[in-house]
Amino acid sequence: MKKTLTLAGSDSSGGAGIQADLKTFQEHAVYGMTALTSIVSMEPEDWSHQVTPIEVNTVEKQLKTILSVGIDAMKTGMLGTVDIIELGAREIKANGIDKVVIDPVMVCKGEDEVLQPENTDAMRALLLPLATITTPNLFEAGQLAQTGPIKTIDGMKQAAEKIISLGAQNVVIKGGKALDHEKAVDLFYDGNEHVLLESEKVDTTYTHGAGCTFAAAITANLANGKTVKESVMAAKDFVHAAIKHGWKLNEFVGPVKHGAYNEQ
Ligand SMILES: Nc1ncnc2c1ncn2[C@@H]1O[C@H](COP(=O)(O)OP(=O)(O)O)[C@@H](O)[C@H]1O
Ligand SMILES: Cc1ncc(COP(=O)(O)O)c(C=O)c1O
Ligand SMILES: [Mg+2]
Repeated sequence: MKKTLTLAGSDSSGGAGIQADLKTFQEHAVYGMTALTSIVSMEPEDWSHQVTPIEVNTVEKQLKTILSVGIDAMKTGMLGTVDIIELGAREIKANGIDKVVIDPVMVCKGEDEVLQPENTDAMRALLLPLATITTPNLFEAGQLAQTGPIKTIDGMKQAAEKIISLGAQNVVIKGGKALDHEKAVDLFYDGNEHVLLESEKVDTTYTHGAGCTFAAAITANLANGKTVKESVMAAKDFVHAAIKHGWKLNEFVGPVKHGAYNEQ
């Protein structure tokens, strides 16, 4: 059985973060392991988020456990602090991990304000050069590439080129719901060809965890031996089914249905 690692935060509400990653790994029949970087909890009254970072030494101990077992691929999600980003980069290099998906989580959905800009700088400098692929949403791509807000597919192409010049081997920018386009369009770029991945845009707000699910599916596909491009294309189908069957958890949030693809 192939083994995967997610270095990411816990979403107590279960739709995103490490919970989305594990559910997605399970659906892809890979064995998921977790190094928890931060804990996100929500106020029952208004669902405002609190992020509690985990001490870097505790993250290091988790990684030591997992890397002693060995992994076939890994992903990162919410990382919390610059110390944890530095630790992640060090361990990827020291262990020669060569299937690395960097999901550069900066904020939770709907909040277009980076709370910790120093984390963005550290991800750009330390993690992009180690990325087999990075999976920014539209907002995160603008922050990583320092292009400012991206509004068009041409803008996505420019940002993708910048992100490759920063050292990532491949990038997929998620236009998703944010791009003003009739379809849900993502742009894949490997330094040579721009490939547009299109799917029907689902008219829903129940997309909590879509990004984590997409990146976790890419990670599992890489672990299972698919090429990078194949991994992204299969992940797009997987997340599309999950969004199509997204559901209302409470009055504030609707997670994607991680198991929808296999149920079809
Ligand atoms: N309403 C939607 N209909 C179909 N696909 C969507 C929709 N929203 C997002 N997606 C797709 O889901 C994946 C995750 O994108 P997105 O939600 O933008 O990421 P994030 O959760 O990181 O912000 C991408 O493949 C994107 O195109
Ligand atoms: C721990 C954690 N990671 C990542 C995310 C980002 O989730 P998404 O897949 O919706 O981008 C969230 C959002 O709530 C989160 O709580
Ligand atoms: Mg995301």
